[in-house]
Amino acid sequence: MKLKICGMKYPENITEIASLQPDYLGFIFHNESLRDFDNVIPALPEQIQKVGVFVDEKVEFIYNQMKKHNLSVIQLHGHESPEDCRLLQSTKAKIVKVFSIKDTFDFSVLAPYESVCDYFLFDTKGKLPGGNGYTFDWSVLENYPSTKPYFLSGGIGINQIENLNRFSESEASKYCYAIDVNSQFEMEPGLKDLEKLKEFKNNLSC
Ligand SMILES: O=C(O)c1ccccc1NCC(=O)[C@H](O)[C@H](O)COP(=O)(O)O
Repeated sequence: MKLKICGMKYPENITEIASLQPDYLGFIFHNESLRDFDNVIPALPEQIQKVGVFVDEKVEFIYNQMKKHNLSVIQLHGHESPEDCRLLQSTKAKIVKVFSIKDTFDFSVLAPYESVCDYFLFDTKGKLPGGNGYTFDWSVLENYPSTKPYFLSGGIGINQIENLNRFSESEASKYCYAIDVNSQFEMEPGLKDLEKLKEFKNNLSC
């Protein structure tokens, strides 16, 4: 599975974490987040895709950040409509639409987004729009009705390695394309722990 490391904030730390060659690095453009990115992204190896994370922003603002930071993936973490997704998909960017799960999930809400995004991302529903730091019950995904590849997110840390390796062998993970990590690998909001991430990456069998 692919790996996305989200909530990058500090240039030196970004360069350090990029040395692990994750598939995606995520930058949060949401000024209410402690991980809000207001810096310059240092040069990265070409194979690492830059993901811009937005919460209910105007399409115009997203376009501007895409251009400024050369983002190739847009993650929509709020209540964005299928039409917003369609407009953004008409650029070259890949669109990830996020849905938050508590104990149950009504998968019918995905239907209008099927044709206007490239991936879904399933996160844990909590007080914050993202970065809540705890997992949801992944067995909910046993009822995933789609064939669209999805990112698994929400509170994933070192202590989830065994569960992840087990999950990757289950039917529920059939369309799981990537794992998204964030707060469980931080020394402070936005500052990622290289050694912890190294250990995580080396122990994932999926
Ligand atoms: O992390 C944030 O501060 C954040 C704020 C607003 C919208 C999205 C945010 N994070 C986006 C992510 O993709 C996180 O990786 C995802 O929510 C999981 O975070 P965590 O539970 O800390 O692993």
